[in-house]
Amino acid sequence: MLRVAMVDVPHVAHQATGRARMRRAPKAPRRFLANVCAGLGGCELRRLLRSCGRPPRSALRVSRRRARPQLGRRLAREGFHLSPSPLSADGFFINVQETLSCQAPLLGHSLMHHSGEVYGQEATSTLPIESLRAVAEQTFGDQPLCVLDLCAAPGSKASQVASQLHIDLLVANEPQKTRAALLQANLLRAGVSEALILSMDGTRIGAIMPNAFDVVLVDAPCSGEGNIRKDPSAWDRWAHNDHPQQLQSRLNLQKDLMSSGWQALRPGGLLVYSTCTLNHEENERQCCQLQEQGAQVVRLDEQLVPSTPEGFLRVWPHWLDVEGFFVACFYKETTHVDPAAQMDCLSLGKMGFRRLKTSEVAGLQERVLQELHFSLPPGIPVMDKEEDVFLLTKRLPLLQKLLPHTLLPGIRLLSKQQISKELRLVAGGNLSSEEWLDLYKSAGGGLGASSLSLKSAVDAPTAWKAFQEMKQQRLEPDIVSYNTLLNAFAKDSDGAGAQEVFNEMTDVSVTPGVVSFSVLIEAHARAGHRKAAEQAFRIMQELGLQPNEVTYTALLRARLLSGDLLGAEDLQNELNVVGYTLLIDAYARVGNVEKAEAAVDALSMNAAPNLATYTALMKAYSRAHQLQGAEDWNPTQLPM
Ligand SMILES: C[S@@+](CC[C@H](N)C(=O)[O-])C[C@H]1O[C@@H](n2cnc3c(N)ncnc32)[C@H](O)[C@@H]1O
Repeated sequence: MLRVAMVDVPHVAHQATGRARMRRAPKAPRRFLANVCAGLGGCELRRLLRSCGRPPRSALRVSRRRARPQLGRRLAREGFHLSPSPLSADGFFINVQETLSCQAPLLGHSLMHHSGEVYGQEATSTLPIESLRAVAEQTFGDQPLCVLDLCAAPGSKASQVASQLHIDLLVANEPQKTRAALLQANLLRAGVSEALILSMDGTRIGAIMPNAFDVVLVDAPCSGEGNIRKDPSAWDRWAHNDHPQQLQSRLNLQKDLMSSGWQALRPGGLLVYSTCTLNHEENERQCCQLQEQGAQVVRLDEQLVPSTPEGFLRVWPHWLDVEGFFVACFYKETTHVDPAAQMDCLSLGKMGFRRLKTSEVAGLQERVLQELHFSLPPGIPVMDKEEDVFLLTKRLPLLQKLLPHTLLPGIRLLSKQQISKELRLVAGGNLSSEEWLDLYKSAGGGLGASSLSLKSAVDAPTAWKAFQEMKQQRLEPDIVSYNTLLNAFAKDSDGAGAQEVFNEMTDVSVTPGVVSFSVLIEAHARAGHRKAAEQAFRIMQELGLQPNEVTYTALLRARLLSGDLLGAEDLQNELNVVGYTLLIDAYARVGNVEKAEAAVDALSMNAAPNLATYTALMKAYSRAHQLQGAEDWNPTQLPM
């Protein structure tokens, strides 16, 4: 097995790293136990639950494209000690040495991360590509592959494909624009010049590009309960009443993504389906449906983990002290032809692209070599459009069909005659951590990544910490970052904290918008600061910003919580369902059935009351001892 540049990696025993510490085993909801763990015996179930209480194990993967000598030693110097992962030749667990005096270092802040030598990737997440590697070798031999990663952001598996497989085109798709920008930056950082980033609904790609790719990856959005160690709330959704509906819509999306991927796969190609969830519906059952479309299961290599009777890989967290994961691989018979729609071939010329002359390309190659010590891959079309010059890909016919959905038509080489930041990032070189970070940020990585960690922060202190880290990395927070942070303070009912964030926002000349004001008012309302909420509302109007339903609902909360029902009633015509429900609840508290009923009627004229609205109304009847009124409501009218 190849271990790139890692011969000097010191192995550190687990116990030395504080892993023995264990959280209490999480309490699994009954429905989860019955559905997911039905096949596990009592002893195994206990081991699973105990293992799910352990802290997650950080891991990284070494990039074969980027790794330079002495990587293990350099990582160790920064406090990252590695031990090999049993699941990937290039994977390692990170054992951070904790000291009393300093904070644990973060891999994301290290030069090795910025320069793409390593990618922070969980051990089990390397499994799909690791298992694909062996099958691809048998199926395609040395042939360079054309790979589609249908759900690619943030890019751990896409960059692993580029590191471990022989490719000449990697089409990586992510519908959310911020995540797509992050995906692009991560692939550039990993030195991948053969990638094309798409940003569209993956369920549509099969119809646009039928029978086109040698390999398709469907790393589907899923319930994520295999990640319980990272996200202790991952099982909670099984206890919620709306879980069946949520699960169903997830299943529909997964099924559509799989079908689209199957359609995009060429006969003789391989499709890999993976999730980080443990339930059968999202795993085995989805695979069954693909088999019904003619997919043949390829039994996955038993060397990494034992396969299921069907030939899939299912990793339980307690087996290897890792996160849970599922992987399946399918082969498309060479005789299988999808009723593929014939595609119109767009003409690059018509889209304003011009192919550079051989002499122009030679001049450009010379310049890139001199300035960046980087050789542009040979035989790849170089085209310009307006003031930009792009390196496209070898598979130009494929590219043409996808162009309308791409972030960029390829790697931008020049922008207004200057070497582009994207090319600098992909070319690598001897840069300082700051220089790397600047390039990464300008390619869409920095801010996108930080916004994501801000968004996923569970409370205000965590969001504040992520925000400060963002600034330490010299990323300038934008209005979205500030609004996300304000939101975290509002959720924590911390009006003073939200006001501080708001003040800083204006100090650094980020102009607050309607959302910022609405969230600030909400934070003051929840904190019981009526005066401050009213003042923010006034300032917003003075600035000419038009309050919306969310603003009025926040103000209503402030008035209600200060006991001003009359003031709250003034806002009645401006409210959304949440606002009306708050008002009805306030009427219920004082037993005013008449007004509560009138408010439900008024709401029904514009929007559908929800369960909370009716619950508030029932409360009004109950307070007023009008049981007949409650019985008159037909429960079948309630929204489900
Ligand atoms: C499990 S994550 C993918 C992780 C990624 N493969 C990696 O290894 O870094 C699933 C991704 O699917 C994306 N997604 C959600 N709906 C989608 C759709 N309709 N088409 C394609 N991707 C979708 C999500 O935004 C998310 O980024």
